[in-house]
Amino acid sequence: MLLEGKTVLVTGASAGIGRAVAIGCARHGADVALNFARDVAGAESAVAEIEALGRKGIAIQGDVADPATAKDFVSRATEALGRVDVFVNNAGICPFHAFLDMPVETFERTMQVNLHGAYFMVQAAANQMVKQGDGGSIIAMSSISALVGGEYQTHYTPTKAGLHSLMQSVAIALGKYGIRCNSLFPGTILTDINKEDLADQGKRTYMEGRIPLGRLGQPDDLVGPTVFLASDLSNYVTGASLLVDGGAYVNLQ
Ligand SMILES: NC(=O)C1=CN([C@@H]2O[C@H](COP(=O)(O)OP(=O)(O)OC[C@H]3O[C@@H](n4cnc5c(N)ncnc54)[C@H](O)[C@@H]3O)[C@@H](O)[C@H]2O)C=CC1
Ligand SMILES: C[C@H](O)[C@@H]1OC(=O)[C@H](O)[C@@H]1O
Repeated sequence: MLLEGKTVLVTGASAGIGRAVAIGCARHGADVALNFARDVAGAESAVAEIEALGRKGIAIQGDVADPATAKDFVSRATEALGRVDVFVNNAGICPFHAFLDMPVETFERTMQVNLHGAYFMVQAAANQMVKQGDGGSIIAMSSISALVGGEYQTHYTPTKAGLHSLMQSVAIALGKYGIRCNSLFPGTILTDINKEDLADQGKRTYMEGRIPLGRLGQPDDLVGPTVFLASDLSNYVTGASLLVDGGAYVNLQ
């Protein structure tokens, strides 16, 4: 069990990648605290799955865009589970929209959820790890979009590049405490975030055609890479990023 004895916190964990990662970490031996925004039923059923695996689970509601949520999540998770070994910053939104008429509120909300929220969450988790005194692992669910653009993602891709940049800087700031900070770069993973976008069969077929491994991703595809970065197997890995995209990024022609 790679995560035996570890406590993992995951934001945005009632659905999609966050949920798969939360349950996947429990499958590898961790106790898990989930942050969720609104989906009480999704969060409760994830906790039930974690408990069915014989691990402790707790769901804590909060909007990550509110800086106060960060301290609340970390302190309540620590109270319930005893400590924080791993923090996975996963919560995110991508409301597809054209650039020239991007509504100010869509731009600002995307920044606040994806980047500002991440900043304060990572800070709160890091402070708890520093207090514990024996290191930790922080993982950001960045994106292939940290490296490439998207016509309808002009508000979103800068948040993913920013998240990766944040991991690089905090890897330096927190290295002296033994806290490792890394980014995962998922490609296109089938979740609610892109359900509408990929309902366009032409776009879906085009996206599938770009992927050397021949399929779009599933949330469970992120479990192994997350467990690796969370576990002691990656003890000397910090400030790094890992594409989890079926090879899409390298496929120019
Ligand atoms: N699905 C994909 O193709 C890719 C997703 N990602 C990233 O992975 C992360 C997870 O996304 P998915 O699972 O795909 O989408 P999703 O829509 O299924 O999950 C996003 C989760 O974040 C939560 N969330 C949204 N706003 C929140 C807020 N203000 N406070 C707390 N929680 C909030 C949602 O409730 C949901 O549980 C996001 O950061 C996304 O940018 C990165 C690359 C590709
Ligand atoms: C929401 C998109 O489908 C998804 O999110 C990302 O970060 C990548 O751009 C994916 O295509």
